[in-house]
Amino acid sequence: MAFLELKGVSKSFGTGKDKVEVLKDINLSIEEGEFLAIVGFTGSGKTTLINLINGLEFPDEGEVLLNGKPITGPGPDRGVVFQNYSLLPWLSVYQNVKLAIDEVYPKASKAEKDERIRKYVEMVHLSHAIDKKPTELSGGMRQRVSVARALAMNPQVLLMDEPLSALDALTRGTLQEEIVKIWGEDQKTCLLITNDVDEGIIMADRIIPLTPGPRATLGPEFKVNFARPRVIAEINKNPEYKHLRNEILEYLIEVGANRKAEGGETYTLPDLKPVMPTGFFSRFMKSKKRA
Ligand SMILES: Nc1ncnc2c1ncn2[C@@H]1O[C@H](COP(=O)(O)OP(=O)(O)OP(=O)(O)O)[C@@H](O)[C@H]1O
Repeated sequence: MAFLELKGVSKSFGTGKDKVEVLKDINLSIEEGEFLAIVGFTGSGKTTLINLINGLEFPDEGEVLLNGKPITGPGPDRGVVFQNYSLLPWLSVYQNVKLAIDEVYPKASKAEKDERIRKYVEMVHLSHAIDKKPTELSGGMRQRVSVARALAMNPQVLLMDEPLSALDALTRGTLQEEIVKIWGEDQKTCLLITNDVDEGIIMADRIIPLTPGPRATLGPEFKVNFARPRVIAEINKNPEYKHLRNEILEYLIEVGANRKAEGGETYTLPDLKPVMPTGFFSRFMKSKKRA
């Protein structure tokens, strides 16, 4: 039995002519301790997918199961890190993390809570800023607080909805490394939603693309077998890395082009800074013409 499972999940919003079929027949199995990345097109339904797992939305068809049991609402077994930090601005780092701990461990003593708060703030390297308010922190620091807060709740699954996309490249790279390190130490199951293929390759065990919406569904899985820790500067030189990126890119271009042909819409591709073997594009375009 898979740890987290989506079986035949479809989700629409609205009714009649305003109905939008966002997700269609999503089937997904995540093993305990696995790090999975879902790479999706803009507006394809990535957040809807996270909300279904978090229990903020419910499927019209199919089921979402955690440990074999249907998800009936949000719970402390799932910690979420959003793109926009979602910290309370009038509370300090300490108090923001404490809020989550009070919720999950209401009966813990003051000393136990204090120890837990400091442990997770330390884990994300923010001990020096523990009494600061979110407005006094950089974007990267705020996102670290969000990660600390989610982890302090000791969830079984860490759900991350484009957690790093608002950050500059350098901060993003550092936080990618830190999250993967914490994942290794804390043995969490992680689901990362991202629009950045490289981020998926650096962080995840498996990457699954979400096709463009409406009726977005999951594409084939791409296994990421590179040894950890994955250092971008080193892995960038690895031909297998380039091959994997190109395979994912090719798939995404193809589903984007097919969808455009069906509906006439143009889709913004997930964030790709491809390193192409010489002649890749011309070969790709020739193969498209032949098809
Ligand atoms: N509560 C809702 N009511 C109506 N429509 C909704 C609702 N939530 C999402 N949608 C629609 O579902 C589609 C997918 O939205 P969603 O936010 O899941 O996509 P996304 O991939 O996370 O987007 P982005 O790339 O912009 O972050 C959009 O067309 C959106 O307008």
